[in-house]
Amino acid sequence: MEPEKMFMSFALLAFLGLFACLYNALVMKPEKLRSILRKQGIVGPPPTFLLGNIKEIKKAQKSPTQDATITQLLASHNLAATLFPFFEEWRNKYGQVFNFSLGNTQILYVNESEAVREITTCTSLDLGKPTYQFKERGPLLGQGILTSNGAVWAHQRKVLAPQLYMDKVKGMINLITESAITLQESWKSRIDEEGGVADINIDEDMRSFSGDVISRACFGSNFASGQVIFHKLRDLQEAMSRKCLATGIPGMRHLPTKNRREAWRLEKEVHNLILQVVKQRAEGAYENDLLQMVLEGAKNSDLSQAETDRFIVDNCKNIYLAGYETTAVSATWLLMLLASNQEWQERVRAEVLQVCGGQIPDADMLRKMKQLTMVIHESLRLYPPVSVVSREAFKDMKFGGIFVPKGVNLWVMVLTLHTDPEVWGPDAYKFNPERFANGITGACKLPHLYMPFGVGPRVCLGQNLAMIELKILVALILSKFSFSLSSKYCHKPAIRLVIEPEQGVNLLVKKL
Ligand code: HEM
Repeated sequence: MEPEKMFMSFALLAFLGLFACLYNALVMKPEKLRSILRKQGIVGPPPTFLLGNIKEIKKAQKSPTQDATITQLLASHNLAATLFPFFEEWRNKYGQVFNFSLGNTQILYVNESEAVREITTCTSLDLGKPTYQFKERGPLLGQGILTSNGAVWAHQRKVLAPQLYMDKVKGMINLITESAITLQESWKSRIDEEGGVADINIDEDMRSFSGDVISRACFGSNFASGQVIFHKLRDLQEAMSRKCLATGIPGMRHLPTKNRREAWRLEKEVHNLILQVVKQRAEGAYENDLLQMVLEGAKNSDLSQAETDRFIVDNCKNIYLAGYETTAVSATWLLMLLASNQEWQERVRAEVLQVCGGQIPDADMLRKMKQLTMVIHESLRLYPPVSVVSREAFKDMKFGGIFVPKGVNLWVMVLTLHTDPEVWGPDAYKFNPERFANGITGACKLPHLYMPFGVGPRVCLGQNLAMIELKILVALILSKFSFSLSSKYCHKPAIRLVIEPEQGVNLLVKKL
């Protein structure tokens, strides 16, 4: 055969092969999964070609203009209806378990109690890859992020998890207190400068606090370098999600070239900075921080040098990504709720003053502050930063009588479960910390449905750290200041990487 003809035949074959692969991935496979679900009576909104149900989701997420007053808006915290109206509609139409599509990915939305219990507590390693909420958030900060790298995940659970328990890391309370005192001092000077009452946008302050704690916990005495690294990670996260158009179709995620270049530059900088700290560390003394645990983990493995570097960098990035924004936004919502519920603000302040008696809280005092714990639980119930717990079935499995074929993603909507009147009673949308007076089991009929930190084998590694951070921060703020909502505050929860106030939270703060 002539070379040109041969080339043409190869090209044609390659094209047909590619077409067949794409057709299978985009059309055949999703349809097969849908049909298996359909046979069990599980249906859902009809998907459009290639996009699935992305268009409906995007349309519904354009935040509505609000005419109601803040008082009216805060009388009922039905976030699920505001942020995910399409889920409410689909649930009413198709039931507690339904199927929808994000591009070619098949999602099984599960709201049925027994199936939720089985999914979240499943210990099978085949079921464990978190899938990202809505793909437009963009590819996160490189590989290995959010535990998609098996080695990083296993290491985090085995080695880092015990370190994140407070009794193991005694110094943790001190470092959190130092960060909270820095914030206290800056508010004091702002109040003096503004003549007794300061109108403070607290979002950045909460981020600084959370970033400060995580930099100290992770990088110990290399705290200053840690802060630079985490600032760059934040820029990287922003560069990655900014104007990132994703259709859900494989290969069709588009990040503008300028952003991509910026992301690459930042990624490289972060990588080098972390390894620079590691190098300094190798020459210096042993430290009791998370980086040290990561380094020990790397030393005890048989990874190559390049893999070791990747392992260290990914672990540090993971800690930042999982622990920074979540804690910051939880603190922001918590203060917003206390500002709009003066009675609870006073109740918790009275408890703080009585238990701590003007001292910096220690572990024992933190345990004793029951009202404070109740308020935090209630705030995380109504405003859970992570709204979906998701998993991917890596093999055919069965949950609560539902056969789930390999490749299907399971979504448990934390937000909906947290405010279901059937579970929490008729005041489910109201801020009422009293419901937690007898703990989580006393607060609702099915306690396994309360999951701000997830549940089961993939439960949040930093939940103890986060709870202590929130307790110390709020205790220190309440012991020095009183605050109410500023007229600048506009109640518009929005879904980004976490659920956050779209226009921030402004508080009027004065000294006690
Ligand atoms: C209020 C603050 C926080 C909230 C609401 C939160 C929530 C969550 C949730 C819902 C998950 C997923 C659980 C699942 O899929 O079942 C998670 C995972 C995780 N969190 Fe947190 N988190 C917080 C703070 C932190 C902090 C401070 C750290 C670390 C310093 C941290 C580290 C992690 C890690 C490493 C994972 C992945 C665990 C795994 O996949 O095995 N989190 N978190």
